[in-house]
Amino acid sequence: MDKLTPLLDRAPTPEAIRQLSPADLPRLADELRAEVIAAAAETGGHFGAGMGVIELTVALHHVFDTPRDRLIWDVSHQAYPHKILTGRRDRIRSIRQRGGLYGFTKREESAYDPFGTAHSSTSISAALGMALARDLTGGDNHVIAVIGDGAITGGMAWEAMNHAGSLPSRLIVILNDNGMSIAPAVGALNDHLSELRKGRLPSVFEGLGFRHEGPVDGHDMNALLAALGRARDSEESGPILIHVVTEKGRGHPFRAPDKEHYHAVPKFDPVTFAFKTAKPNAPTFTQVFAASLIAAAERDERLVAITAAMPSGTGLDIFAERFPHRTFDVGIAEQHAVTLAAGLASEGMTPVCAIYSTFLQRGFDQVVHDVALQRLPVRFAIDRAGLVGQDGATHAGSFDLGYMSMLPGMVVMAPADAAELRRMVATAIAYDEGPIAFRYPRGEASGIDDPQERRPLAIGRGRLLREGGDVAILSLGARLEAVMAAAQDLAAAGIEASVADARFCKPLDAELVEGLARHHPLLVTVEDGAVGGFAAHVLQHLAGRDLLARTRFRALTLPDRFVAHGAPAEQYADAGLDARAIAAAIRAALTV
Ligand SMILES: Cc1ncc(C[n+]2csc(CCOP(=O)(O)OP(=O)(O)O)c2C)c(N)n1
Ligand SMILES: CC(=O)[C@@H](O)[C@H](O)COP(=O)(O)O
Ligand SMILES: [Mg+2]
Repeated sequence: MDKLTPLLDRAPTPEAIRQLSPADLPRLADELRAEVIAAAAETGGHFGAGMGVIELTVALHHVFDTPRDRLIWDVSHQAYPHKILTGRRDRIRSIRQRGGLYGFTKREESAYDPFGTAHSSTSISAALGMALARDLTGGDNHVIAVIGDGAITGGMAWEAMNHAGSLPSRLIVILNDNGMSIAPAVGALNDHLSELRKGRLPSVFEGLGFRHEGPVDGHDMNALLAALGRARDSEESGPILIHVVTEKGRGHPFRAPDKEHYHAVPKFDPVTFAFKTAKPNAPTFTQVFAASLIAAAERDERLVAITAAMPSGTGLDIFAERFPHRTFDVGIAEQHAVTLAAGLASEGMTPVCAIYSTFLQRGFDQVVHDVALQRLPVRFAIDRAGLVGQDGATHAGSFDLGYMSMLPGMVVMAPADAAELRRMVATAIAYDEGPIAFRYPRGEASGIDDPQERRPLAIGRGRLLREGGDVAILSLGARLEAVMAAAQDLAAAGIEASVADARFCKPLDAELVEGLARHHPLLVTVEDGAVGGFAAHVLQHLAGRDLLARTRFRALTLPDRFVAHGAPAEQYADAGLDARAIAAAIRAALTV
């Protein structure tokens, strides 16, 4: 490997890169691109975005005095080349694995990561905060935010530009325009950027008080060095935006074209470049959701589906193939997605807002103020609930049970398997008395499935799956499989467990919960959500009926800390929520 990357070996840090002559930098970029490909073959992960900013990454570290000059990558899924150039090359093959480098920038990981990002559109706000701190403390360093054309569709970016454009603070924003979000970029801003790429000015950024440079060819090293150098050396106050045009996935080694420009890739063979994908055992929860939604939309012509820039991740790309005019991709705009759904519901439509749990956090006030307060029947399909694996803590869907179930009038369901998800989709579509949510995890949906079974569930009714007198386990959501395995394990040790699937976090099945409490010496709740979710509701319900004197209680939730990245099985073991840990916790409780 070393012989193939002589410059990269000589210049493993930004300090050394700055010693290289500009004439050497295109070669360094080529070596860096080869290194990103070689590492990705071993690890998989976010790929296309980094491949598109290879030259930009080299140029930034050459021109600016990082880490003294602050460099913030928006989302930072494109930061693998940055990690390689900032002293983490020796660990790049550990990325996204347990104990390895994080898949996004992280303050604890490196001084070259001055701000952690992963949820999009935060970079300009954070950079402006750093620029103001610099000005207030008499500093003279540069602050640079690199934001993609997808990320800049997020409302926060505009709030930050609105603020920055009115200030004299020096701030450099680099708009990395590759015409792509995860899917092709959407919206009027994308149309405007197309015009700017053709050199048709004035730009909306100038109207907001930014100096504007570009478009600059983001793969032309000399052009990049010149533009960045001018921004660095300029004496002018206020913010500047440099519009850099790049190609997502530039230089990828794969044969077939990919509609998402290899946004994320599995591991692949470094010689043939064939992907190493495991054969699926079952459809994913996302696929089950999409198929169920299509079936529902065939019957309800008012059903419309909304995604905030995640059509493939939420399965709405499949829905859009069947119902293109009833699918809305609003860009990275979760807040707008929620209130848009509220507006649609207020006119009698049947809106389904499909958003990852972690990203719906962005739209929380909209869920409260625009949906719940008005009791509007918006259906929330909350994907990626629970631990998500390699994307780690920034992407974990830990909090939705808490933040949705605390809202008056909100119905919250969690399916244990594919069959349950089908019925919950049907339940949500049939329910029009107010808002309703169902939350389901990343990955394959286990369980015996009957694709024709689409009967809606009775609201607030769970199910008893197994009876035993020593302990009752009340499970919510997809940990049920681990719970059943734990119950079997306990049975082998002579401990008989009742197991129930609550199905609803809200409203609770009072009869079921109370019955379990009355008839078992120990009641254990299990959920793949944070403290303050399902268990809190069960506990409050039992306390209110003085039933805690009838049973002892244990809550198995995610721990009160952020769970590190790794394979989902490793994460659930770490969180104490795999079958072994559940059985162990019950045994321990019974021996107290
Ligand atoms: C708030 C939020 N919503 C959704 C996402 C998921 N997401 C990650 S990258 C991405 C696309 C970003 O596009 P762009 O900024 O243009 O970067 P590119 O991948 O094109 O380099 C999306 C939608 C996210 N990270 N944060
Ligand atoms: C960078 C980002 O936020 C997305 O690409 C995210 O990693 C997608 O996650 P899934 O792989 O679960 O769709
Ligand atoms: Mg883009």
